[in-house]
Amino acid sequence: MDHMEAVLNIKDLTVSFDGFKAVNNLNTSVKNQDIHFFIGPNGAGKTTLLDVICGRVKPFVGNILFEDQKDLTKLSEHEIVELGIGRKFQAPSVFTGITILENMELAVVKKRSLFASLFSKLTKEQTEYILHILQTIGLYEKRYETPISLSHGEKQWLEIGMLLAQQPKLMLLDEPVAGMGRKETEKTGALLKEIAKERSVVVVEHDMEFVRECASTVTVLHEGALLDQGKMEEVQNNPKVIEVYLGRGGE
Ligand SMILES: Nc1ncnc2c1ncn2[C@@H]1O[C@H](COP(=O)(O)OP(=O)(O)OP(=O)(O)O)[C@@H](O)[C@H]1O
Repeated sequence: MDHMEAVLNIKDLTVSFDGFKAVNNLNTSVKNQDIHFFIGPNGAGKTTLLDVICGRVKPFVGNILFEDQKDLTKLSEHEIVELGIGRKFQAPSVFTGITILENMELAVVKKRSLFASLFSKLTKEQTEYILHILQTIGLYEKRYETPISLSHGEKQWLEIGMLLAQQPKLMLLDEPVAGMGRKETEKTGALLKEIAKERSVVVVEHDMEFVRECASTVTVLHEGALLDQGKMEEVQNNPKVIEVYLGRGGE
């Protein structure tokens, strides 16, 4: 797939909760291998948009085309995962009673049942891929420890690693650096850049320094609608964006 091609095409999307439009006639697209951020004030509809992409919420109007063919709004959450769209939720999904390496092993075979995966042997490629991911997320040296010993940031990277284990084409992240210090945030930015070499990443985020560090494209949402879109350097100088978000302590 070409770098400039759209992995997601969002068309006339409206999400209504009892008549309240959480997403209001949104049209945008996410390019292949982009790190595409959605920002905006509280209640702008960012999380709702992720919910629609991953099939949790169905829109009132509109559709979302994945790789120009599959309409995600017509598919179940499970079918969307099968297509290669992975979402990291804020609730932790790591098992604390087993090692980091074992968590990764489970993640790689997640498509089968937990029971089956405990007794299955990984292929050489799977094992190599896991070790490669562990190096990418900086947890290779700690792979025989349990996740309990990890810092907050390291736990988040393990979660991202477990998502990577399923080789998604599109990764959705909701506030991945929440609760992290500056150093961990910077490392997360570098990690996302590494990840985006082979897939697209969509991020919902309030940490503007982080957005500046690693966004390729930024979409600003306000009251469910698109307020502006472009590079962060452009978007952050838009008076409307400053008025509704950045100037109001959005950072
Ligand atoms: N299931 C729901 N039922 C009713 N209203 C909802 C539901 N989910 C979200 N909303 C409303 O839709 C609006 C958009 O919410 P959403 O969580 O998408 O915003 P957000 O941009 O992610 O905000 P934040 O930055 O605070 O996470 C809010 O007003 C919210 O209260």
